[in-house]
Amino acid sequence: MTDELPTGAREMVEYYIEEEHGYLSWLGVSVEDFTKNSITLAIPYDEKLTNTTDPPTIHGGIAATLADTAGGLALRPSLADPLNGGVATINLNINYLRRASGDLAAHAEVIRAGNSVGVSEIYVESETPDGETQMVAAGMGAYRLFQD
Ligand SMILES: CC(C)(COP(=O)(O)OP(=O)(O)OC[C@H]1O[C@@H](n2cnc3c(N)ncnc32)[C@H](O)[C@@H]1OP(=O)(O)O)[C@@H](O)C(=O)NCCC(=O)NCCSC(=O)Cc1ccccc1
Repeated sequence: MTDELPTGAREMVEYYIEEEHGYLSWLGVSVEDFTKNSITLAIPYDEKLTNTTDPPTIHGGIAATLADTAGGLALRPSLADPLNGGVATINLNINYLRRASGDLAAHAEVIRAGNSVGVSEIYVESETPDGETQMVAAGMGAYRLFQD
């Protein structure tokens, strides 16, 4: 697998998130990095996403959403036809390691992309309440790959 993405792939994913996907655009998801077998997505801190803790910490579902989306999008370039194929989550496992109180960044790497199933490993980083940037969640996702 080369690390080269088809021309315009990043712009297409950005268009999908910002213009076509109401939930992901509402969360403010952005593409930070995209290669043939990995992607990094981010969500900026927003009070509307927090639990009522002191200090406020981001609801775990937000990190799970970002991890799920990153794990799935990381697999898209592995499809025989990345434009017309599709990806759907079969199973997602998330371990929350620390509380998150800042921007979230999820980095997903393809572990294996087969013909009909792919697996991605995902790490989510954020600022923690003590002011350090650390890994706040680690996940693994299995995805159904639709080749056309
Ligand atoms: C498909 C499978 C995972 C496995 O079953 P198998 O027996 O191996 O599959 P089979 O070959 O029989 O396929 C037939 C079924 O597959 C459906 N389909 C076809 N093409 C597509 C397509 N392109 N995308 C989606 N589905 C497609 C088709 O309508 C048909 O359904 P039907 O039979 O008519 O109702 C099944 O258990 C399932 O659909 N689970 C729910 C999965 C789910 O909802 N996950 C959460 C949402 S993902 C998310 O949010 C994360 C994310 C977001 C954004 C970006 C990245 C990540």
